[in-house]
Amino acid sequence: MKTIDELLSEGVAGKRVFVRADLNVPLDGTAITDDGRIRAVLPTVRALAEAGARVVVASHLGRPKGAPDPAFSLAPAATRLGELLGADVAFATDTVGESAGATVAGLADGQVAVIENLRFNAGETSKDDAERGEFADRLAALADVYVGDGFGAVHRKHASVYDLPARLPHYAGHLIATEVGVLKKLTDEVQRPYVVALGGAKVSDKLAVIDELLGKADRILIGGGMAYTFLKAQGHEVGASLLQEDQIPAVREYLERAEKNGVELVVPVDTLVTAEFPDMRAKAPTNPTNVAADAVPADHMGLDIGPRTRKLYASKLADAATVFWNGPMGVFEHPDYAEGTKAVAQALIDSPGFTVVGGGDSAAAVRTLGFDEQAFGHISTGGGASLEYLEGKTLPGLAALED
Ligand SMILES: Nc1ncnc2c1ncn2[C@@H]1O[C@H](COP(=O)(O)OP(=O)(O)O)[C@@H](O)[C@H]1O
Ligand SMILES: O=C(OP(=O)(O)O)[C@H](O)COP(=O)(O)O
Repeated sequence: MKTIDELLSEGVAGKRVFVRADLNVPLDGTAITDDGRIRAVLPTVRALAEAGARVVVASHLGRPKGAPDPAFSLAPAATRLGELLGADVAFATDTVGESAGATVAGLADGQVAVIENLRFNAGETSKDDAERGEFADRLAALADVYVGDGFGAVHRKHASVYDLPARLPHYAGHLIATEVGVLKKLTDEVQRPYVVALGGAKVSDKLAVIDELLGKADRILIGGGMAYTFLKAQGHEVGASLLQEDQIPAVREYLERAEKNGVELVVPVDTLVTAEFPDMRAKAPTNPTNVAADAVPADHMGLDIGPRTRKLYASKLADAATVFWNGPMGVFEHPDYAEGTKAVAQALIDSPGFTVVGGGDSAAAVRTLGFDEQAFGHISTGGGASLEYLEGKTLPGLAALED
């Protein structure tokens, strides 16, 4: 894999460099609640701009449905990138249309532009190779060189991640190089006990990785939205909680295999429940109830692990030599459901081992809940991406950067 250092030594002055970043930041309306992913790509963008490149930064944000949707505009991220760079950043209001063409054509050497959310075009995420290829062709027309630095999206076989680098000279940016360097340690020389904590809301993505992790980790702690599919698989009712019905048989098989292979697959013993999903803007108190994991009322939903589970998980992390954690334990954005995530973050800090936190929201949780980033071994910008890397899978966005 060629890195950006090689590109810089070859010289980039005057060249249009397409930087595929992951600027998928959490938003409250148009306000960015955590800019970690924007900061993470600064070394690459800065180095290119200082070397005189015309830098075209592109990313997805959220999961719009293949058409423009103002709620998912990258405009706030472009503004923040400009503030962090201390320079004007141009913004194109489309991806491969007139605005993008004119914006890129108007760049002077050393200037930076951001184009609108790549997922506003259906070609970005299409499963059809030809449709993706067509979009990649149009993106390729915007640049002379490709730099892959959106680590959080390298597990996606998407046009800008997988098809575009095949069409341009391609290099890995600083962030991808750093992320891969750290995660490689967890695959090559993992110290045991190796504990993986999983939570979050992308339930189907993350249930799928447990299959492989059962052969690698010594303990897997389950929280967040996926916990309820486990509880249901054990025969408990989960009310209105998140549930991935079609994966119940797979989860039953995971539980059996874990038992047979001596892997501890630990599920919550209690959970905080409420009748209605809270208003995330007002954040008014909701008075959640703590119930045993087998006693979720039919009209309630579980939004965090309970206090007994917090203690249990802290004890399971206390002697870990290696920890990988992806996915908040609860709806941490609301103070009533943040304690589970706080307890796991604190347990990582207290653990003597090497600790990695991965995922856009998990990293944001650690920072917005007031923890010191330096207290963790590594905070990765990718959740699904790092999990799939740890599974040993070939990631499309990394494979595409190979020579
Ligand atoms: N029990 C739950 N029910 C619904 N959503 C949850 C639950 N627990 C956590 N979440 C949500 O999961 C989201 C983060 O999930 P995800 O995107 O999978 O994590 P990451 O970005 O770290 O990979 C957060 O916004 C949080 O509110
Ligand atoms: O937020 C992301 O992944 P993560 O939640 O696994 O960290 C990435 O930006 C990828 O987004 P996607 O899961 O919508 O493809």
